[in-house]
Amino acid sequence: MANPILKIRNLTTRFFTEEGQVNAVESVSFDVEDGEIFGIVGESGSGKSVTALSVIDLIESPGRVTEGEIWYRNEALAEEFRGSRPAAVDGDFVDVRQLPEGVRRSLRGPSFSMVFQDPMSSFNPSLTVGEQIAEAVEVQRRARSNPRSTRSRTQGYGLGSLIADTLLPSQSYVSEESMERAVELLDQVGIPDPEDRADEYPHQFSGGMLQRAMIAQALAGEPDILVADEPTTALDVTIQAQILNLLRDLQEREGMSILMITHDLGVIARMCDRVGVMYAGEIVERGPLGEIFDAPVHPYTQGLLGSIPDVDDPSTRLEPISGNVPSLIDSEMPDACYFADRCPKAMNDCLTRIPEYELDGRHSVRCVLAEREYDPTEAIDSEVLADD
Ligand SMILES: Nc1ncnc2c1ncn2[C@@H]1O[C@H](COP(=O)(O)OP(=O)(O)OP(=O)(O)O)[C@@H](O)[C@H]1O
Ligand code: NI
Repeated sequence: MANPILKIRNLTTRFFTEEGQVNAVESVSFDVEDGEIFGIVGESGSGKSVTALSVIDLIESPGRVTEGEIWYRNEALAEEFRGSRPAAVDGDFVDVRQLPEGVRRSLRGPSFSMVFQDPMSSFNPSLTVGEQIAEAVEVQRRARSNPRSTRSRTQGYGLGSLIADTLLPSQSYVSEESMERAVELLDQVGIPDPEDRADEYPHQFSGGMLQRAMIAQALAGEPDILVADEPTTALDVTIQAQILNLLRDLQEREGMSILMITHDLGVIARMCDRVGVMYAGEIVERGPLGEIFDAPVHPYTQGLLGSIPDVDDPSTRLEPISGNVPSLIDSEMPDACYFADRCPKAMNDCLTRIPEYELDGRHSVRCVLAEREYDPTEAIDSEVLADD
């Protein structure tokens, strides 16, 4: 039964750069349900990572989430803010964007956690892997024993170096208990001889093993939602499959939800329950995996699927559909469907911004073909559009 843990509504993120305003994420909406893996797929530059970072509140200047809501189901927080910030509460949900900064920060770790493509950059090279995971455990323990004041000061998050820099400028001290938990976590993610490996430094780990360690660190806070941004892209195919299986096992065992970001339809096919397809900062089609793969409506989704010979092969990469990935600079974006200039079925109707059409409540699409058949007599010359 569908029970959302996260409801993203009209999330919009812009970067205010010297070249102009970049509309990286445009009015994106989706739910992540309890215990599911929701995938976001799209070509490079379509806004997947910025969506992930926006959800977990890690957008930095010159970027800003300018609009939208991030409803997170958490009874305790809803209770806490029902009186003081009624607009931020709806039933058991709180809109994370409307919570005080300190509270938002305290959600990193116990509520939201993240694994990235490059584990090396998220570990501090001068501390052992065990120490850094134990640190994440301690942050979590402190947060639990003192829910308010400590939580708002700590940086409980899957970034070992960040935690280390913040709490322990020069050396690490972690309790024996936290170290034991760290070893347990390393064991849980399938690292052999976890007790010995815990005393090693990041550079002594292989890429795959370090990726496992980063997952262990992200799990230290027992998060409700794990955001995984291209977690296997840097790894070779065999290791990729192992890490994906691990994430799946952990997701089932811990009952957490995963937001999986990838450009790889093979990963989506293998892992996800539901999927959102991104193009030019928008989710252009969203629905259950089977429906998106078997009955895609958006010509972009059809193109993506048509470009892969074998969806069971996780090494398959997206072949770009002919034409250019659009500029996301505000002044250069057309007042039309963003895909129209590459779309084989572009019609006169497409020369305006397209809303999200609901097909059956679970499947939605940003395309006029949701409502009507393609009519070749109304076709527009996409080349003309491209030159606009
Ligand atoms: N710090 C930044 N400053 C300016 N623009 C940015 C910044 N970060 C991202 N963008 C822009 O936002 C858009 C979306 O980028 P994003 O990283 O989300 O793409 P992506 O779908 O994750 O691509 P990839 O598959 O290559 O990781 C791009 O046009 C990118 O140039
Ligand atoms: Ni990305």
